[in-house]
Amino acid sequence: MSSTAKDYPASTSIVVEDVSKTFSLRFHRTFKQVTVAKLRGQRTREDFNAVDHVSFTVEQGESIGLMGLNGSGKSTLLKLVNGTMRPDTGQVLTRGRIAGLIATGAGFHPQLSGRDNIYLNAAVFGLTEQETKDRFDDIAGFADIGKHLDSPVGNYSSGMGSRLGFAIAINVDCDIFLADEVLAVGDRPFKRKCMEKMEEIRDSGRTLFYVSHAAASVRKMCDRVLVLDEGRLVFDGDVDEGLAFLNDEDDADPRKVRAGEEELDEELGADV
Ligand SMILES: Nc1ncnc2c1ncn2[C@@H]1O[C@H](COP(=O)(O)OP(=O)(O)OP(=O)(O)O)[C@@H](O)[C@H]1O
Repeated sequence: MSSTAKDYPASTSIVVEDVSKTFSLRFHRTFKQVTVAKLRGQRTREDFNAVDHVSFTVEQGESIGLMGLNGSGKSTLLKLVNGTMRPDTGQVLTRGRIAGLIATGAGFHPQLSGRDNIYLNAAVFGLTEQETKDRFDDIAGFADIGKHLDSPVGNYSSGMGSRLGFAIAINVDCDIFLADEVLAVGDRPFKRKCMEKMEEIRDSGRTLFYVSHAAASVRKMCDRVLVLDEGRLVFDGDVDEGLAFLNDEDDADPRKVRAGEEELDEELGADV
């Protein structure tokens, strides 16, 4: 029998219980290709576990760095936590309101201006029109996209979309803040601003879930690291041990470098 929130103390923020999510890898694009492949007895798709029997519990106020190679399942896990995706097996329990930036531009209406999207997006997060009005200057100020605020969001660069999305997310009252590679786009001053804001969020006692490939920012921001490898949770614990685990796992794999200190300059500048 699956548990309910009542089975956990009030200090528990997120419970992920034996969660799996399966996707299909399709080998052919057109109906004709699929038909021909089937007639030849070839496989047309392959299922794989993007998240594979993952379990962990997060206490309110913990700041978690979620790490792993490209495609290891981090974004999928975050989507399962914020409820935009449902697990195929297992369950996810969360306490309180969740905000954050998962996919750049997600939830934006491309034909509406940045200004209108602020109201729309904030409403989705549960803010009243008056609350959004009160916070509008903070949101626009943080996004700092100048006159583009009145252009359709569909014409924004990915950096601009991310600035606006992050600016809205940090102005929503939440108990759990999810940030998926917010630092991957955006220029250096904006990244620094985001880091400072996330530190503020962490220090205010909210639960922070931060996806990053950058060891330095995870070390600065987090008190616990989870590492995913092909959908499986292969490490859950201390930050330094988690970073060492990532580097030791396979030094020969060039992609591992992304999880190391080499990312530091690239992502945040040498002095962070
Ligand atoms: N909607 C989907 N349909 C099919 N496959 C998907 C879908 N979403 C993700 N995947 C696949 O699931 C796997 C995990 O993807 P995910 O985006 O969670 O990885 P990630 O660890 O966040 O990667 P990255 O570091 O590159 O952002 C990948 O192989 C990806 O191609």
